[in-house]
Amino acid sequence: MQAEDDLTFRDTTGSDRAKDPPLFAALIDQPQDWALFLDIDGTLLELAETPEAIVVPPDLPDLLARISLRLGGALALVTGRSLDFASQLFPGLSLPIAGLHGAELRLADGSLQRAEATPALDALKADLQARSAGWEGVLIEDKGAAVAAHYRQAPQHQQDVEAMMEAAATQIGAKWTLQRGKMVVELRPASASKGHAVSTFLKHPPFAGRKPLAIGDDITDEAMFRVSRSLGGRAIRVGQPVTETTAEGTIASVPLLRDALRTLAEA
Ligand SMILES: O=P(O)(O)OC[C@H]1O[C@H](O[C@H]2O[C@H](CO)[C@@H](O)[C@H](O)[C@H]2O)[C@H](O)[C@@H](O)[C@@H]1O
Ligand SMILES: [Mg+2]
Repeated sequence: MQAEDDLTFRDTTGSDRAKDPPLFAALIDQPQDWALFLDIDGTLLELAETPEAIVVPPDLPDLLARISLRLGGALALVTGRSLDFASQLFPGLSLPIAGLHGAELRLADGSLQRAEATPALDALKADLQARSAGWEGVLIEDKGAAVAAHYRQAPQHQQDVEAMMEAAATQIGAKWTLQRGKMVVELRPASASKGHAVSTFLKHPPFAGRKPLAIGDDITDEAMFRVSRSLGGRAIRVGQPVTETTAEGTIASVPLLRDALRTLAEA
C-alpha cells in the first residue's frame, strides 16, 4: 500500500509514471476496497468533432469487463450521454450507468431510474433547432430529457449559443439547469448530478462499503470529484484542467488513462 502522500500525483508530462500511478496501485493491491466511476467523453474516449463521431477502440469493452470483474462489479460509467446511448456504445456489457449527468441510473441489479422529456422540453428542442439553423456548424443534440447545443465546429458562435441556452433555461424553468462543458452548453434535469449518482451507487451493492475513485475530464465531473473525496475516496481529472478542479491528480491524456486501466486489468 502506498503512503497517503504518494496517492496525490500530478502527471502533466506524459511520463511513464502515469502507467502505474499510486492510485492505481492502491486499486491493484486492494480491489475489494474500491469502486471506480468513469466518465466517457474525454476520459475513456478521445473527443471528436461531433457527438456521433466518437470511436470506441476495439479492446475497450473487454478492458472494462475485466476491470469490473476485478472490482467485483464495482465499476460504473457516469456520463452526460443518455443511458441508452452509453449502453449502446458498449454492446454486450451491462455495466451500471448514470446517464444525463446523473439524472438516469441503471444499478447493478438492472433496476432503472429514467428521466422523461416533457412536451415543453420537446417544443424547446425544436425552437433551438430553428433558432440555430443559420449558425453553420452549431449542432443541437437531442438526448431525451436533456438537450445540448454544441459549437466545437463553430467557435465563432459561442456567445450566440450561450445567450440562446441562457434564454432557454429561463423559458423552461427550474426543473432543468444549464450545464457547461467542452464547447457545449446543455440543459439537463436539475434533480441530479454526477455527485448524486456516485452517492446513490455507493448505497447499493456491489459499491456499498467501498472507497470511490472518480475519473473525469470536465466541469460536470467536479460534482463527483467532490462527493468522492468527501466520502473518503479519490478523484483524477484527465487532461489539463482549464477550470478549477477539486481532483487531487491529473492524468495527461486519454491514452495514458487507458494505459493505467490496462495495468489495473492485467494485475
Ligand atoms: O460526461 P461525458 O461522458 O464526458 O459526456 C459529456 C458530453 O460529451 C459529449 O460532448 C463532448 O464530446 C463530443 C464528442 O467527443 C464533442 O464533440 C463535444 O464537443 C463535447 O462537448 C456529448 O455529446 C454530450 O451529450 C455529453 O454531455
Ligand atoms: Mg467527459
